[in-house]
This record gives sequence, structure tokens and C-alpha cells, in this order.
Amino acid sequence: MKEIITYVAKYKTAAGFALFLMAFELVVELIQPVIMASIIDKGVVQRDIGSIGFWGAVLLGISILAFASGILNSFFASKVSQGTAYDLRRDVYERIQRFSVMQIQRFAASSLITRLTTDVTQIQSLIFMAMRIMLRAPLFIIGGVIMAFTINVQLALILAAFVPFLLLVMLFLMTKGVKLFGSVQAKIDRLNSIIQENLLGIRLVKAFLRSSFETNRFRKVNHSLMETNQRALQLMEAVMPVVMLGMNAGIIAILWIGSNQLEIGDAQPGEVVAILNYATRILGSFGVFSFLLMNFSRGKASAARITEVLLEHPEEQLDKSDQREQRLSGQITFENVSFCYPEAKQPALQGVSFSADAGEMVGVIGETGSGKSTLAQLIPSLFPVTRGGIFLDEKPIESFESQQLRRQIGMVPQQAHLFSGTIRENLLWGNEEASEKEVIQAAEDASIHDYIKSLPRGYDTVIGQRGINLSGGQKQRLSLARALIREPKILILDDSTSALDANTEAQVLQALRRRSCTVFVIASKISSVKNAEKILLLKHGELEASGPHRQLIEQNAYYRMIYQSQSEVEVFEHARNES
Ligand SMILES: Nc1ncnc2c1ncn2[C@@H]1O[C@H](COP(=O)(O)OP(=O)(O)OP(=O)(O)O)[C@@H](O)[C@H]1O
Repeated sequence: MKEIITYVAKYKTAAGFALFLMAFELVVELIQPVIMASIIDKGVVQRDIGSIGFWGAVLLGISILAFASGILNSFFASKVSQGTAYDLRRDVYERIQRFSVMQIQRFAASSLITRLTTDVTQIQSLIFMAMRIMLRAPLFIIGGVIMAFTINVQLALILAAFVPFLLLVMLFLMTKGVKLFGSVQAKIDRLNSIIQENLLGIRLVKAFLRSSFETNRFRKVNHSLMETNQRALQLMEAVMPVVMLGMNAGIIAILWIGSNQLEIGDAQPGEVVAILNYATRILGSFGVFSFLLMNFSRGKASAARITEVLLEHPEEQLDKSDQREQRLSGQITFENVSFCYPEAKQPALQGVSFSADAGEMVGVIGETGSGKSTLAQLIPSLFPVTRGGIFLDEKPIESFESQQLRRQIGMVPQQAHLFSGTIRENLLWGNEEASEKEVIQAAEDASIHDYIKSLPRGYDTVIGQRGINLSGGQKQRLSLARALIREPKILILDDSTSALDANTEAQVLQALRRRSCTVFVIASKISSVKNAEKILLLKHGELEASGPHRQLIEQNAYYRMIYQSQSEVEVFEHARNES
């Protein structure tokens, strides 16, 4: 909560105005019963019409002023709450951009989405209420008791006896509520992650006829969310009946003692009416207070979740373009590299050593789960190595700023991910300063230029949700062109030619050879990497063998076996296509 308060402090002028106006409304509320008492005692009881008119006008005047300040208060309260929510969203988002892949994995993407949306909205409404009514309710309860003492000490003592007891009940329930609302938010995280998974894999869900299964999975989490929410709300709702009971008992006591005082002439009727007025208004304030506490409990849980992100030290820097770059040649060495994912039991890579010269093409093959993608992700330092070292131009990878490094490394991931917008925008995402000539050259090298030209709007064709849909191979090639626009010194193709036919794949790889960059081609088929200068064969995270195709065929039985089995499949498929 402390961090959130520092955000609110930025709007201290608006917050000051809002609190001042709220205090004015509070004062009006507090003196209204006193004026009512004057109308009754000086006007009604003594039949003084002038006095009724005067005090009536005063009451009306301050009520109108209170109404106007209420409107102004809302204006300032929303300025503070909206501004704070905007700043929080901006800062949390910026911080997430600087998180390492490991940090994002630890928080979970769905949880970060909930924190950025639901949690920030919760804080926003809490701040609005705090500026608008939150302080008014407890202050009225305290102020009401104090004012009652100025009118009639004996009757005020009854109020003073009930109020602290009820306040304690509320605070007790509130501490329980904070915990429950914390778990409500965690369940919203889970719900979001299920929705996200489902919508991202909707084609798979439909193809596998898993809609009912998915609906069931969702229903379970949704039900559990409802139950926790209900438990939290029931706890909060239990507050009101307890408070009503307590306060109504107090009102009866005031009526009883008040009527006795009236009988013996110890009190004026207006005094008793005023104290009753305070008692009913305090009861109303308790109602508002319990509602506020519910929001406070929620807001506090959300504040803790947002603060957790704000206090997490980002492991990376935001992209800066004005840095002096250490240019890479493309030479890279792995020295006894081991890597273990956080919380994984087995290392994904173990003792891997190899070296690639600048401009070489390096094939990486191995069965599924052998560590190929992991190896690829270590090169742009998406994860730090657990043991051993990676060297670029003989300098340890840690000596490079991660941005400098990544600016010179192109990565084409397994799953081609494009953004909504035009083809040109998607390509320039790789390098905003690229010229039209460079854009076209990259598209030509990725064998996608002719296709783009065949579209009616060419490079200005909109893709994504509001535009055309692309095939897997077209996406892969656009994704490759986007990486080439960066003019990388090291290019990593993580199984990203898998959707291309053999001819196009060969054409693309040939074009890459003309560029002066070291290319890592991760593939499942040996035929994709046969012409590479060096092939790394991974097995269970270890480097089984490395060398050119011919050497591996001659010297490694495991490689030979994979090659033969893949050749047989190819011959079989070829024969089937012929027939
Ligand atoms: N983010 C992750 N967190 C934890 N473990 C992971 C993560 N990514 C991969 N692994 C594990 O690391 C090992 C190597 O995975 P990797 O993705 O590198 O294999 P791969 O050879 O690229 O497989 P494929 O050919 O199927 O893509 C696997 O056992 C996998 O379960």
C-alpha cells in the first residue's frame, strides 16, 4: 500500500481539494442535526415562525453548498483515481518489458494481465471512494459521537458505548476479508490463464473436439472462483446485521433514557431528536463503512499484487538506441555449457562445447526435447547459463549489454508470431529505420516478396484480426524477413523452415548464405542442414557429435541411424506421391 500511496501523492493538489470538499460535506452533515434541534426547540416548541424560517434557510443554504461540493469532489476524486491508475498501468507495463524471460515465467503471463487490468481497476475504484466517501464514513462516526456530547452528555454516552465495540467487529472482519480477496484475485489469474490457453489454441480445441472438456475445465475454475468470492462477500455481508443489531439496541436505549429525561425536564425535545438523528446517521455510516471495507480489502489485496511487480527488480534494460555498439563478427563459442530451467529437475543442456566461425551455417538437430530450442535461446542471452560460458569474438557473453547483443542477433522462433497491422509494419518491427530497398531485399531473401507483390495492396496489406490470414509457411517467411531486416550478425532459425517445401527451404537457405552472418538452423530433418559447415547433434541435452554431414555419416552411428530412417520415409513418400 505504501508504494501506491506514493503514486497518489503525485496528485496531491487534486487530492487536497477532494479531501477539503469532503471535509466540508462532513461538517455540513455533522451540523445538520444541531440546526434541526434549533428548529424544533426554538421554532416549533416556542412557536417562533421567524426562527423556523431563519434556521430553515441556513439548513437549505448549507445543504446546497454541500451538494455543489459533492459534485466538485467527484471531479477531483476521479482526476486522482484515473491519474493514479494510468501511472500504475504505465509503470507496471514498462517494468514487465524489462523483466527477463525467467521473471515473466515466474509471474505467469496470465497473472501479469490480471494485475495490469483487474487489480489496477480495483485500486482505481478504491482511490475514488477514498477521496469521495471513505474518510467521511469513519469521520462521521467519530464526529457524530463528539457532536452528540456537545448536545446531551448522558445520551451521547450511550452512543460512545456502542460505537467502539462495532468498530472492532468491523476491523476483525476486514483483516479476514483481505486474505480471502487475495485468493479471489489468484483465482481470477487461473481463470484468465484458462481463457488465454483456450482462445490461443481454439483451432486445436475444435479439431480435437475438446470443447466440452475445455468448458468443464473452465466451469471448475469458475465455480471455485464463485465459491471464494461468495465466502469473502458473506463475511463482509455479516457485518451489516451485526452493526444494525448493535445500533438499533443503542437507538432503543436513547429513546428510553431520552423520554425519561423529557418527562423530568432534563432535556429538550430537539436534543433527543438530534441525538437520534446522529444515531441513525452513524448507523448509515456503518453501512457505507462496511461496503468500503469490502472494497478496501479487495483493493489492499490488489495493491499487494501490484506492489510485488513494482518491487521486482527488472533484470534487463529498456531498449535504448543511442548506445555505442560493440559490433559482432558472428564468431561464437560454447564452452562446457549447462543450463537448467528454474524449478526443473533435469538440466536441459549439459556440458555442450562447440565453436562456429563468422559467416558459417550451423545445423542443430536432435530428437524432440533434446535441447535444441534451449541452446538457441542462450545465444541472445534470454536465459543465463547455469554452468560453463558462451563467448562472442572471444569475449564472455555477460560482457555485452543484452540490448547490444540482441540488436545483432536475429531470432525466428518456432511459432511465427505476427502483429496486427500491415505487412510493412510487421517487417519494420524488426528495424524501424530500414529503407524500402532493405525491406524488399529481406522479403526476397525470405522468398516472400513475390507473394506480397501478388496481393492487391502489396506491402500495405493488413494482416491479423482485421486483415488477411496467412498460411503457416507464409508466416514463417515473413517472420524470417523481419529478422533479416535487422541485418543480424547471428541468425537463429528455430525450426522455422519446417512449413516450407524442400525447394523453397533450399532457396531461402541459399539466400542466407549471401548475407554475412552466422546462421543456426534448428531442424528436425537432416536434409535441411545437410549443406551446413557444421552440424550439432544433440541427445538428451548433451552434444552427441558435431561436424559436417559427411563426417557424421562416417563416424556416428546414431546420426547414421537418424539419416537412414529419414531417408526411408522420404523415399516412401516420394514413391507414394509418384503412384
Ligand atoms: N520454459 C521451460 N521451462 C522448463 N522446462 C523447459 C522449458 N522449455 C523447455 N523445457 C524442457 O527442456 C528440455 C529441452 O527442451 P527444448 O525445447 O530445448 O527441446 P527441443 O529439442 O527444442 O524440442 P523440440 O524439437 O520438440 O522443439 C525439455 O525436456 C523441456 O521439457
